[in-house]
Amino acid sequence: MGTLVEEIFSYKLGRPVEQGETVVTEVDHVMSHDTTTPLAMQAFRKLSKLTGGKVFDKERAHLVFDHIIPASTIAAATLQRDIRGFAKEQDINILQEGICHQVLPEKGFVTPGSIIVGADSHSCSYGAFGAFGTGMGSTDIGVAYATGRSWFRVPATINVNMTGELPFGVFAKDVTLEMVRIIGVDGANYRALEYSGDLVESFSMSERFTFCNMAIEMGGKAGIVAADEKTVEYLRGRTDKEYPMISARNPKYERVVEIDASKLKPLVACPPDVNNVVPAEQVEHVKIDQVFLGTCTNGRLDDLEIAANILRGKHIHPEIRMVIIPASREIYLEAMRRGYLEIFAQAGASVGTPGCGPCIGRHFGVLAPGERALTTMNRNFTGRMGDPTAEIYLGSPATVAATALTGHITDPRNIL
Ligand SMILES: CC(C)[C@H](C(=O)O)[C@@H](O)C(=O)O
Ligand code: SF4
Repeated sequence: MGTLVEEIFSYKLGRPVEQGETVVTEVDHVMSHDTTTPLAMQAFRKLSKLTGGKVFDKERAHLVFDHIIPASTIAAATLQRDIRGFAKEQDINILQEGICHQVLPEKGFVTPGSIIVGADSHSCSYGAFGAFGTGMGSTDIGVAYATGRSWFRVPATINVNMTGELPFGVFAKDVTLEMVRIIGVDGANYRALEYSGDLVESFSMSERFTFCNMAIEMGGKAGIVAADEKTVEYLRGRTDKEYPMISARNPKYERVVEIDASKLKPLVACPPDVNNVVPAEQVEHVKIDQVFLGTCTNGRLDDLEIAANILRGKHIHPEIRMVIIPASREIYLEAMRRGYLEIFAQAGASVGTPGCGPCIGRHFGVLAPGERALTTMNRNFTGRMGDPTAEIYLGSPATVAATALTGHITDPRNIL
């Protein structure tokens, strides 16, 4: 009996588990990427005398190249060379086809009821599939690579109940920004966010992904939705694994947050905090130098489709740059088949190789001093995309595409 997270841990441990307990348990999958693997490798190697020097299971240990791919500096290339050496030694296949959080679900690794730890803070995204996913430091991940186990203090849960129909021009990203506005950037510290309600049920896997992904922007340990027929449908053909359909049973939530989406307008998070959220129409005067559509938050097919519908047959404003990066190769290929990539190229956008792109300011669209970007990212922290005096605004794919056409922040309802 308990919250979705308590039920997952109870299932895993084969006994009732309650929030606040510290438990050690097997994990289903472990992940690190090109930026975090080097430190995880160090921790792993320190343990090798105890563990025999091999990862716990090479089919469940995942090394992803996504943050700076292809490498943009000699330092990045050197680290990637070292990781390739580690992968060869461990006989692990490096996943090099998009952002870790997008690729793991696509490969069918993220199943309901599973526990997945990743050396990346947005590992909470796996909650979209009814899994307990959480980010950990590289040392903990190194230990998990060696032992297949990890420790957890089972978090208390905040229930976010989303209801109402989305008004015209309002998308899952806007609902997510409204949630961060209400809860605040530390309002869910070490809590799980369990999402429920008619709206959550009506959302696609991709839309669920967006608000699970941003649980960490409120300090959340996990963001999770109970698996349903949409989850099963997504996983069909991606995995043969049998998985439990777990849901909350008589849960005791620490807090319930109600969001009625029917009252929302398109929203924008202004720098430098994700909860600095205002209606897009209030900041339409802000001139933008670069827009970026992509990332683990909003780089999926439905996001690209929204932008393609706005950009079709049009050209972006002459004083703006537009970067578009599909979150994975699977998405890239489908966007190509559907003609979206051609629409983007004709509109004057730069379309990049699947991966994180400029999300952490390392390549493919770094900002100059004083520049402003509007992006579909999850974070608008100072200095994240380049120079510390550059500013980052966050919005939905529709707001980003509308802004690309005008050169200043634009409420997409004026363009759609
Ligand atoms: C580089 C990595 C450690 C980082 C994270 O953990 O989130 C990055 O993915 C981010 O989004 O800021
Ligand atoms: S796309 Fe951005 S937020 Fe997502 S994992 Fe990459 S750097 Fe982090």
